[in-house]
Amino acid sequence: MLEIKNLTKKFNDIAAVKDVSISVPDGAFLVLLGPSGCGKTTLLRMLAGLELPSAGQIIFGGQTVSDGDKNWSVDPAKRNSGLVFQSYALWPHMSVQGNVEWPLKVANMSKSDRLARVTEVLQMLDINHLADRYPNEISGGQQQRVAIARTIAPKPSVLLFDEPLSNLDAKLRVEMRTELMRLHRATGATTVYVTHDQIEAMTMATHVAVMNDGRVQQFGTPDDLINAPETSFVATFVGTPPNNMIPVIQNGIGHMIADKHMPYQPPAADCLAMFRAERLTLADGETPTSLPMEMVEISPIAGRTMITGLNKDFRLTAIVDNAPALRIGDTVHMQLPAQPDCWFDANGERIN
Ligand SMILES: Nc1ncnc2c1ncn2[C@@H]1O[C@H](COP(=O)(O)OP(=O)(O)OP(=O)(O)O)[C@@H](O)[C@H]1O
Repeated sequence: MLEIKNLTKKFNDIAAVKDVSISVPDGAFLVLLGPSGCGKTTLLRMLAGLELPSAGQIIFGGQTVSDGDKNWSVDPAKRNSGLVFQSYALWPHMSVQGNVEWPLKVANMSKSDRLARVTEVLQMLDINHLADRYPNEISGGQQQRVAIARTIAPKPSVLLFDEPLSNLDAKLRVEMRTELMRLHRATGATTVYVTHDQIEAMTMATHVAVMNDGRVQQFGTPDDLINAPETSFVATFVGTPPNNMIPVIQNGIGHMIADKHMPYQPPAADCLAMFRAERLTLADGETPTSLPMEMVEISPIAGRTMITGLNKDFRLTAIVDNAPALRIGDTVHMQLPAQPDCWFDANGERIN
């Protein structure tokens, strides 16, 4: 079990991580997902032992490895975890073989055991043919594989990844995603993976912590986040395309969306209504629940068409069958369904 209890990290008076509590079982693949600056790297660095928490505890397999309340932390090298960075940070003067062997040497493993383990790990990552090359003689994708091989060689029980795929091109990213999942199954190591890419999170994770402004907004499985978002932030950060979120304002006896009275009955005076893109359609003309929008994007998606419209207040995205011929700048009437998928209060908390 990996437990994070009431973890806080302050840099002077800036709180980068605020009272985070998460637990995952051994062998989980936990993704820390959130926009730039939300505190995910700081949280990962605390797990690696590179930052001391200001408060709270980190517990690996029942053993406390960091205690911010007691100002105490186990050395990074002694906490049985391995960290893979965005930049590969390989030793340029060592061959691939030498780079992967190096942490085993540091751990005083015998020469024959080292060679056996290096061969095993290079095979696992399908880079055994590169063993004698130097880092400047291999591609970026291959360097990332070597960096991963070097990290898993000592068999850490916790593997930590900080945006490891962000320097790779789109095709390689997708390939490496599959590779990392295979590796996760093969090693069984509890994995914590930082990314701002929600597709990566949704495909790889067993558990996801969505972070914003230092706090965990929601912790759950990818299905939980898609099917039952607890905040408007999660609802608009996760999913492809993200959900539509529209302010519904009380006005006299009725409710208005973008200056138009609509027959919705929100559970509170001013709310946010969430509509999934696949529930929006295009109307031929104005209806009681349609909104005129300027069409700003249109693209094919898995045999259907994704259309994004803009008005002065917000964007709406619809995924429709049989889209009419449209040009950028055309006015489209986006038809909202009779009921939203769910409601959030003005602070973004889910109401029902
Ligand atoms: N050593 C530091 N000193 C002062 N402030 C810091 C330090 N490290 C991080 N911060 C601040 O803490 C906040 C969280 O940063 P962090 O790097 O953890 O975010 P992140 O979600 O990983 O962002 P990114 O995806 O851009 O790397 C930011 O406001 C950042 O400026």
